[in-house]
Amino acid sequence: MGNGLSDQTLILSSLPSFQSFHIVIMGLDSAGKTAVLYRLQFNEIVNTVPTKGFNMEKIKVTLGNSKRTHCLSQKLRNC
Ligand SMILES: Nc1nc2c(ncn2[C@@H]2O[C@H](COP(=O)(O)OP(=O)(O)OP(=O)(O)O)[C@@H](O)[C@H]2O)c(=O)[nH]1
Ligand SMILES: [Mg+2]
Repeated sequence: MGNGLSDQTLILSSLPSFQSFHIVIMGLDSAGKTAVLYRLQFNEIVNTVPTKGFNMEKIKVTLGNSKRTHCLSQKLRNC
């Protein structure tokens, strides 16, 4: 899951920019939730361990038809 999010880029692109959202990622154990979170934050594939409790991060991205959106798309696509 962590490396296969390219289809979700369209959903992200349709959100209004300059707004704050709380997004909850839910899934089965070892589904890749933490991998997704840190890929979006650091644009890197990180080694993860099973999460006890939950992870919470503040991630700033610019959405819409901008250059940065293209960068976000690339983050999600280049796996
Ligand atoms: N091949 C592959 N492995 C992935 C992908 N996403 C995550 N993984 C691996 O799957 C394992 C579990 O990923 P996590 O991100 O820790 O999963 P999680 O959903 O946070 O798991 P819990 O915290 O236990 O609920 C790790 O070894 C990741 O490296 C993916 O897209 N492809
Ligand atoms: Mg986790």
